[in-house]
Amino acid sequence: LGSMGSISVSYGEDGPVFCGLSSDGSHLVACSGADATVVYAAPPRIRFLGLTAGDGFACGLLYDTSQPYCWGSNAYVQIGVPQPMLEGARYSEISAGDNHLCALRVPAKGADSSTIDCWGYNMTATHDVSGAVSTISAGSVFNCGLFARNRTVFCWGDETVSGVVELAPRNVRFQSIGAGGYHVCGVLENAQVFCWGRSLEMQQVSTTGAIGQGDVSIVPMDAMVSVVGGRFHACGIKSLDHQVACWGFTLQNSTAAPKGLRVYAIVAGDYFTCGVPAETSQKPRCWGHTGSSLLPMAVSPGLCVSVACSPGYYEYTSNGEVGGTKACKPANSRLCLPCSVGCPDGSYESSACNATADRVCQFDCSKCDSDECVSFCLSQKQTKNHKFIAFQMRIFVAEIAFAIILILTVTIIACLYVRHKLRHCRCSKSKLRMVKSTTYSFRKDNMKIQPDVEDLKIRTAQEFSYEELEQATGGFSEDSQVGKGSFSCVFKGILRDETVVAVKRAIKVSDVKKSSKDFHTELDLLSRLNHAHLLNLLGYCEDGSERLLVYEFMAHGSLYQHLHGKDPNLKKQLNWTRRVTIAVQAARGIEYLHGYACPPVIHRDIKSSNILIDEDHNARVADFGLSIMGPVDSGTPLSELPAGTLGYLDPEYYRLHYLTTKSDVYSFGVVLLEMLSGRKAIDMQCEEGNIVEWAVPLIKAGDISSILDPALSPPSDLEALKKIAAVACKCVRMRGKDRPSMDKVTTSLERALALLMGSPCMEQPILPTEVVLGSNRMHKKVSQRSSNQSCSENELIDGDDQRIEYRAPSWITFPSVTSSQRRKSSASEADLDGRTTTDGRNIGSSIGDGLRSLEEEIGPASPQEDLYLQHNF
Ligand SMILES: Nc1ncnc2c1ncn2[C@@H]1O[C@H](COP(=O)(O)OP(=O)(O)OP(=O)(O)O)[C@@H](O)[C@H]1O
Repeated sequence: LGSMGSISVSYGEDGPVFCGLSSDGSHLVACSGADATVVYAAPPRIRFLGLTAGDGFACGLLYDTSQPYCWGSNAYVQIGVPQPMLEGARYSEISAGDNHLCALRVPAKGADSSTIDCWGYNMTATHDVSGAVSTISAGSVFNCGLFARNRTVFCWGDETVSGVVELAPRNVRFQSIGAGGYHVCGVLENAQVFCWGRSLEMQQVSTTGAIGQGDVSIVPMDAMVSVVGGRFHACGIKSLDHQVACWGFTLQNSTAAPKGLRVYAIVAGDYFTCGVPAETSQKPRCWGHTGSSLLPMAVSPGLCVSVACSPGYYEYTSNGEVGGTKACKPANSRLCLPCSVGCPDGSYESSACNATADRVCQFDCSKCDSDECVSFCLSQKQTKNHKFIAFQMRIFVAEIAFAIILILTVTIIACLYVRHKLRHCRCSKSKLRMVKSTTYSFRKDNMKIQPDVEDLKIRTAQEFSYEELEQATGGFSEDSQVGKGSFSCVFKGILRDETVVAVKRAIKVSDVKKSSKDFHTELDLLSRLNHAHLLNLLGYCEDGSERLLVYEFMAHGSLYQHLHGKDPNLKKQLNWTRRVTIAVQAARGIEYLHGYACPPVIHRDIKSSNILIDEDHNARVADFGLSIMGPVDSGTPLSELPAGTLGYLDPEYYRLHYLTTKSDVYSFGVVLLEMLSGRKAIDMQCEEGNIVEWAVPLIKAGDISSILDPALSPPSDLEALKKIAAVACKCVRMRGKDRPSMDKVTTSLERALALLMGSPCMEQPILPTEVVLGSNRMHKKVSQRSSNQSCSENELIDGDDQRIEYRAPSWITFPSVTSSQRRKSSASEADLDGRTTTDGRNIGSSIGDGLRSLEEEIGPASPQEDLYLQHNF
């Protein structure tokens, strides 16, 4: 019923169906409602310019051909384009009654007449009307038109029930009209509504139980922007507030229009009305005898036209804002809605209706005296609050996002930094310094002895000129020579700043390249190490074929010189306490190399001639020419010949080429036996030349007295020395994994020293030069000490000796045969008093028998070993 619009309602026995054009401007139709034949027959992909509907059917004006197209189950209106259809006929508007459809042809240019074609029950005909018709509107069985020029109305059709044809007002001008079942309503030029015809026959009233005034001609006095006719009622949109007003008949239990609902467009059916709310959702609300419902589809609130909006209309945009999204496609079409007229009582017009927006009314919220004002002010407040909350939310979200980004960035940077640090784990100078200061305070706390600042200095190797060292050593004179090694001579020197130093000068060899490499190995290694019981490197000189290393001068020479030198007084000076103290200090130095140096170091040449004694009788481990840097974790034997000094050489390493920290432990065990017995590691003057072979059986037999150095009178209580002997026995076990690790050796020796010093239950002695530098296990060491104060548990614990097992990785260059060859036996070390010491080769030739027995004992390691042994003796 009524005129063509963007929405329509069909009615009938099967119930109402709402159809609407999509809100996105696509001109596609969707339907929703009770009559399935209408809902499902709606063509989903056909575009329409406008819609209308009747009893059980709906029609649309095709976008492409401008001809009507219908769908539904009415017996008089068929699905498809109504027939007969004049080929090429184009229509500007369509309008459906109960069982018929009429369409207004697009007028020929300049024509002052119009043609209207109708199809359906008793209506199929073509009507020529003199004068241009702007719009048509169909009732149940009649039609009306509005002349474009004088805005007067004319009607035609079945007169018997309605009488609208005869009652149609002459000379009354209408802005728009809307026909219903048996009535027509029109909006006059003054926006008042005028209706004529009947609502329904009185007979129908009694049978349907309808209520109401029964006369649609009794209309509200409100100004309206548009009006539609239902089958038995009419509704209009009020100019003032766009709310809906309905009149005529309604059924009992019908739902009224939602209170306060503002709409852009309405459409009416059989006791049933729907409106497109003036909201951005644009989902239609329906009410009437089927109840109130919200349809799940967004529809367009009006028809799109390709001409400019006429005065009294404004262009609608889909989000309702000026410059908002256009509601029509193509872009040159637009949706025009009628302007509201006037403002509610108590409000004023803050802006007038213009081409792009309806007029805006506002209330003075400071003096509200109507419900409308209160609701307006409340909504204004809510809008403001919403805007404020939305603004706050945006700031909050931005802050959260910023915080997350910041946290992520910091975390990533921290992770990268930690990763970088872990990857580049090096013993940096700063780290050493840090440990140094920690150590310093540790010593201070104990207050046993004030820290020796010189010991704590981190020395970096300084480069000396050859001339300077030559001058310091009196031109490397014989008088200044204090020792001789297998490939170097050691001279005492005094630098320009009065510092007393030891200058180690490499004996010139033909293979300069090789000797230079060894020189750099030692130089590099010594620069990295720093411990109170390691000999400090002060500097170096590399000049042509000359290779010189400058060390701190050790006033009391080597342990070897004390134990095995020709001066018996020197041997006696080294009483038991001093010997054990030196053992503990040397053990600490080696322990540092194994467990605290970074990377760890295996010395490979621990022997009494490499344990030097400073003027305070503190021990320093020296000579790192053979040392290698770890971590050494390979389980495979080294491919090259082992290096070291016979008598001290770990048999497992020698025979199987397995190098671990336990090789140093073995050598140190030999040194312990040397200190206890005063015998050389290999002494061919004796029946049993090898100290291990001689001493271990006696110690195991409990005959400790028979191995003690006869130069010293035995202590009153042998317990401490017994313990040291037991440690020595464990150190020289054949299998490396059966030997204790150096930290366990150190702990056992410390306990033995405490015992020797006559106070078995006292705190373990803190030795004068106890400084551990570059240690990352410093705290462990400290806590060990404090937790191990019980003197009852003074046995060496074997349990987990395998904690640190380093094996030489393939990338470490192991000393070659040549460098092994240059090692000599400990016998060649008797060089203390005599710079006139025995020459290694001479000794080697005189002790061939003893060597053979030793050779048998440890077994051959490789084809080159003969050469190796021969050379070293
Ligand atoms: N810094 C020093 N202060 C005092 N004397 C030293 C110093 N360094 C070495 N000596 C003396 O010089 C001797 C020779 O030392 P060097 O390190 O050259 O050879 P080695 O270790 O005895 O033998 P090899 O090189 O065959 O292992 C030492 O035994 C020691 O008596």
